[in-house]
Amino acid sequence: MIRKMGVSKNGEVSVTTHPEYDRASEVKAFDDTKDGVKGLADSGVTKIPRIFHNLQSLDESEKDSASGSTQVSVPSVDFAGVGEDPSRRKVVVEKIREASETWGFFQVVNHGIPLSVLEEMKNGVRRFYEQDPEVKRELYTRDPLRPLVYNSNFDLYSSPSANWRDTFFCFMAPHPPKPQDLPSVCRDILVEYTKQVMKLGSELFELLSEALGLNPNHLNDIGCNEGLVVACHCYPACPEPELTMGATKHADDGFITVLLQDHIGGLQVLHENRWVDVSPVPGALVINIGDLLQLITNDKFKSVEHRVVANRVGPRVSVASFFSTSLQPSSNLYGPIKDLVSEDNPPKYREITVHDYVAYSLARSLVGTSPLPHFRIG
Ligand SMILES: O=C(O)CCC(=O)C(=O)O
Ligand SMILES: [Fe+2]
Repeated sequence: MIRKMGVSKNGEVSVTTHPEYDRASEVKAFDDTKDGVKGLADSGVTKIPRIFHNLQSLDESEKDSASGSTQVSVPSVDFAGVGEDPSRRKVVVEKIREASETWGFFQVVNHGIPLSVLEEMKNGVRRFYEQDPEVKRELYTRDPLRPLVYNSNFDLYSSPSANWRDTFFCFMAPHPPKPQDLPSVCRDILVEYTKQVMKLGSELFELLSEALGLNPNHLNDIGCNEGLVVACHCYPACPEPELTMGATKHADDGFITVLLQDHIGGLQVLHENRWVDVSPVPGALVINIGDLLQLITNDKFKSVEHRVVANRVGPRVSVASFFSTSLQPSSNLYGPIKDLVSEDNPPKYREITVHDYVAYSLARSLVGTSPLPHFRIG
């Protein structure tokens, strides 16, 4: 039996029991369909399979959910004029500093990526998932070394509950894939979007460097903008959204993430122990600080937990661009930046390669808490 204990508002203790089931074989059967969550949703299921039930997230939402009832919202920053007007730039740098220290998240408008590119990128993701199941099955894989990896739940076999989401991802930099390795329905836009996100990334790292009081080129010079993994998510409509999650709470392990989301919503960030909606803003991109940037800033900037709730409406699509060389071989060592530490603020972390950090982070995804403390000194 799997037991879950809950305490109701009037203090009564209740225990819900779930009959034992052979989870491993249900997981395997789902994976073997190679049709993902989208396949389940398209088949018209009215109840979600047990492998998606997430009792922990139910507890969490009872405890923390404040979305809707709270006035606070993720800071928004307007990049208009940031390259030309020094006084505008100062204002923007200050906003980014404040947001990176307190929220770990901010939304950017007037970031320079044309709206048409954002729209076409979302359409390209929709076209990918709308392809015939037979076409997609050919691309479905658990081999992380393929140039294009498409599957449902990268951690399907290790996580306690599956998320209501499918993903395809690709390592776009520093070694771009051959065009023929990208899906034909979104090949051109993936290449164009990557080009634009890489340019925006370099600008963000300049602004973040300035926000840290460093030379504007510092973060780019140490290679923060070198690697890019682009993950394209699909969150199909869910018939029982209260029983599962689109994405369970996590923090991103790279330097920063640039997220493009559609109009549906569902992303939430943990702020002062409450879940706050990251509401879709037309034309905006969501930027968040990852673990590695927290590490090299010696905890000045925060890598903050976030999640995506499941929704009756869908499919929702999003594109997460992670600035990280991820599991690609790397020899650069990253530790707290020398200029940011002092006698009063000694380094809190030891040095590590991106590869080793990401490998450790993936290996412990089961635990569900940040891998950062493992690299702390003392
Ligand atoms: O789809 C989203 O809104 C968020 C995705 C995300 O957090 C991630 O890919 O790490
Ligand atoms: Fe994330």
